[in-house]
Amino acid sequence: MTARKHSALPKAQVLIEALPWLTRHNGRVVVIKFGGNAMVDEELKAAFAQDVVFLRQAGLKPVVVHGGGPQINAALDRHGLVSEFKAGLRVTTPEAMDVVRMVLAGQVQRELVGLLNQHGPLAVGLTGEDAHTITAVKHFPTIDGEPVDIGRVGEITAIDTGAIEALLADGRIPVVSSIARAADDGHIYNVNADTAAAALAAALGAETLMVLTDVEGLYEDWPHSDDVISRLTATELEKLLPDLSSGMVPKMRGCLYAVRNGVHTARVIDGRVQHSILLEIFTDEGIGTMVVPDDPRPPAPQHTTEYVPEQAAAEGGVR
Ligand SMILES: Nc1ncnc2c1ncn2[C@@H]1O[C@H](COP(=O)(O)OP(=O)(O)O)[C@@H](O)[C@H]1O
Ligand SMILES: CC(=O)N[C@@H](CCC(=O)OP(=O)(O)O)C(=O)O
Repeated sequence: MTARKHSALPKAQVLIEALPWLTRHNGRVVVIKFGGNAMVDEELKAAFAQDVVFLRQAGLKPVVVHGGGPQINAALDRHGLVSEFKAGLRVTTPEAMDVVRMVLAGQVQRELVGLLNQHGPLAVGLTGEDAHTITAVKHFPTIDGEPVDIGRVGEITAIDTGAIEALLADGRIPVVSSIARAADDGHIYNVNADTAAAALAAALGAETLMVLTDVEGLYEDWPHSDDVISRLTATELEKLLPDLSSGMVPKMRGCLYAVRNGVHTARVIDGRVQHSILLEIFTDEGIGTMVVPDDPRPPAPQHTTEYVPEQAAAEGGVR
């Protein structure tokens, strides 16, 4: 008797193809930064939530760090406050900080938690203020050689992964808003979400930092061509950093910081492509830009990471 041909066989083939990736990533932390510009489409947001839940059910430990630049711009506008950026960072007055916190923690984070929890009691939202997850001091970016006051913008000085690790151990998906508590002055600080994601990925000893954005990856000669750099080492990226502009600067600095501090790969991928996370993790055809360390296997990080801004800056790291 000949074996019956089952029409669903190709599905089994797809699942089996994912087996080496599932094995490689099993139990590993993956930090996923969901950018404000990739977050404006309802279908994409739902697909994002499915991907993250898929990773969790497949045995990985996803941690979501979210942005919300466009949503903050809209809210500031409604409050009659202007949006101004210096050195790629939002000039954040105390009034603007109230709006930033309200939008990130009260709107964007809640929405992502809601989408993820449509699949079960999985996601728990927190901000960097909670359990000292992110600590910062006031940041003075250097513009034309001078330190400039841009208000309540923080430079990360320490990460405490305790709360996130407890949530991961409990099978939850932490969803983190990029707001920091102050090390010294009792304020709260606005932190760029790419920077926060990179710092968390390093402190958690993540396998991968995945930054979703609204372009295909790092373009070689932006804005003149759309050739994407598919893979580069930390040293190659470091050489490119001075030539980068606008939103790519914190992303690529974050990727460099991550791979120089124990993360095995850092990727910038197109959040406009449905299921881009699954394509990137479970297939050979990576779809964006992947940054790898010069030395492929750096040491694992500590539970609480002292964040050294001078060192990070010297490495072209997180501001
Ligand atoms: N070399 C480059 N490759 C790709 N995008 C670049 C490059 N340099 C600057 N950009 C700009 O960076 C933007 C992504 O950053 P940003 O707008 O901050 O995204 P997000 O909201 O996802 O954090 C792109 O839309 C593009 O305009
Ligand atoms: C200091 C600073 O600039 N903070 C950012 C935080 C949100 C963010 O980074 O959102 P995206 O990832 O969508 O850009 C801001 O206020 O816009």
